[in-house]
Amino acid sequence: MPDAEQLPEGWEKRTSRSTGMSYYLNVHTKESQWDQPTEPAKKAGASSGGGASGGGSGGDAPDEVQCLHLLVKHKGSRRPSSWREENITRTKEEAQLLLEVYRNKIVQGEATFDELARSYSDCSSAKRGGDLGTFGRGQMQPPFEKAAFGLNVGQLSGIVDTDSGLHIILRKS
Ligand SMILES: O=C(CCc1ccccc1)N[C@H](Cc1nc2ccccc2[nH]1)C(=O)O
Repeated sequence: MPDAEQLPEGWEKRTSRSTGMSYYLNVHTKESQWDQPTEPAKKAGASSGGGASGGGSGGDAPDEVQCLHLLVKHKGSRRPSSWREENITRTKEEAQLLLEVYRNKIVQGEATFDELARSYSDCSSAKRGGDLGTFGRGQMQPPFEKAAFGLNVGQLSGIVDTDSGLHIILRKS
């Protein structure tokens, strides 16, 4: 039985300061995720075909992806306003806590991504369950692109920080 703390190469276990929850940090890309990793951490810029891949088709490196996202803006967001709230005043830390609650509900099967995005996402895509459609490289803000293209189909990201706010991303294809 492998040591419960033994993680695949490139991962470190951390504890969230705001919630005390454990999460996992990819030491190469500095991206984080709540789910315990079972595969070696992707290296920055490496195509996902380099190592064995979990749910993907043997390590896809797609030209385009289709994703849903749930955005929680904060007072430091590029445009601290949305269809939900004309003037968004929550702090970034409050946004992080909210998004952790939403993500846990999805992971626990207590709510669907679609339901929570429609109710709580601060992006206009909320009306479509957070569906951004299909996009290629160079179309989204770099942290969002890196996270989206680093996901396997069906995988849910950790919390992604862009100038727009904090996001979780679900890759659909
Ligand atoms: O830029 C948009 C529209 C995005 C969109 C793309 C495709 C279909 C539907 C919406 N909305 C921004 C918030 C926002 N910032 C983002 C950054 C990356 C991805 C999605 C994002 N959404 C805002 O409302 O401030």
